[in-house]
Amino acid sequence: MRIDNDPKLDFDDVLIRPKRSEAPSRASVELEREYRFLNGGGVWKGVPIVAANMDTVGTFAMSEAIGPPMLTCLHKYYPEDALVDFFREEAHSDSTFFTIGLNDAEFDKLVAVKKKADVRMVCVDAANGYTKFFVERVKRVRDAFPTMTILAGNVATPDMVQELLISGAADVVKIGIGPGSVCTTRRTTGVGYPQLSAIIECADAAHGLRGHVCADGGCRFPGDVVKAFAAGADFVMLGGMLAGHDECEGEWVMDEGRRVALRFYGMSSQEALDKYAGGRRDYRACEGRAVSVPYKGPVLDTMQEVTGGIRSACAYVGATRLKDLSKCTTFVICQRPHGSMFA
Ligand SMILES: NC(=O)C1=CN([C@@H]2O[C@H](COP(=O)(O)OP(=O)(O)OC[C@H]3O[C@@H](n4cnc5c(N)ncnc54)[C@H](OP(=O)(O)O)[C@@H]3O)[C@@H](O)[C@H]2O)C=CC1
Ligand SMILES: Nc1nc2c(ncn2[C@@H]2O[C@H](COP(=O)(O)O)[C@@H](O)[C@H]2O)c(=O)[nH]1
Ligand SMILES: [K+]
Repeated sequence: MRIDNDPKLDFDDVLIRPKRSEAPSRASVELEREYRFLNGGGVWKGVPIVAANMDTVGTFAMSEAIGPPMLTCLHKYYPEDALVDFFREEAHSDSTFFTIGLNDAEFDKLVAVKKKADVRMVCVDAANGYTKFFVERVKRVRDAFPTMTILAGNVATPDMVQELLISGAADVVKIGIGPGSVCTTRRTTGVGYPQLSAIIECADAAHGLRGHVCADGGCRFPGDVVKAFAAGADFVMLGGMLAGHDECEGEWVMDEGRRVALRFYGMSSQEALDKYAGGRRDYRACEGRAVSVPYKGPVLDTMQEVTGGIRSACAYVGATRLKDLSKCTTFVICQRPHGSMFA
């Protein structure tokens, strides 16, 4: 056993220090970024916010609403026919990840859909991205599809970011062990890594190889999305912040014919395991919980809060483009990140 004594940070441990700025208006801040991917070689341009592949959030309707310019990782439970129809539209192929887990049936479904439609981006998602098996599964997708853009995770440390970029031949590594809004991994297993430090350390490792990272989990407010980008994230993935909108699928709580709340649960919760895995197997625990999220209306209203927050942050620190936010950022360590009397 050993102890790492360096302080590690979460979103609530920091604020971004304002600086003299020449920004004339928040409207002129450029939010689009362009990336060329390390192993697939593809080029993507857009606003690098990604809807998470949770079954309530990673929906066809979410992708339609936010992308392009934003991205959606579809949940992995759509049937093959529906996926073929969906990926036949160019705008969808440009802005949507096909998601698979680790089992063969999911890989086979990808191969089948890819034969009939233009899938360009794949998310290989597992709770634990540290296993050799996971790296091999990512590499199998690369071997089958040399020019595919591959997003793979989750991990939270630079060693495994490098491993996934080099041995797995992924393009973008998804960062986050345990920060999610409906995640209980840290309580159940004691394992995790403070998310802001994970992003800073993993982005540094990825960028050194010309790879990219996607911060996944723990963003509760637009300011957290800003902090994730400021820490060096190339993409930021959102689950809970996008739950409860018109574009979500799932079980709604209704009142006099109107939606009042959405049942939202972790993909490793009892609910999800009952729904998709025939219950919880006898050797494992759940690592997710279920909550009710109030109905929030159209997702684009929330997205405007997010993009507005990023624009304003850029203007506060003198970044004319989202691309420059990280280099314009000085984080200050703080004890009270938000005023709390009425908020
Ligand atoms: N970012 C995060 O912190 C987390 C995210 N999630 C999300 O929930 C989804 C479902 O999660 P879940 O059902 O737990 O797992 P996964 O769907 O990710 O499981 C994939 C495979 O990995 C194997 N595995 C080995 N070690 C682990 C481990 N420590 N944790 C989980 N799987 C392991 C499992 O085998 P076996 O069952 O035989 O061990 C299983 O076959 C994930 O795909 C992810 O989207 C879940 C937990 C954490
Ligand atoms: N440990 C768990 N993590 C989960 C589970 N379901 C999803 N997730 C992860 O959370 C993010 C979204 O985070 P949010 O804070 O934006 O809501 C998602 O992309 C997964 O990585 C789970 O059951 N357990
Ligand atoms: K659209």
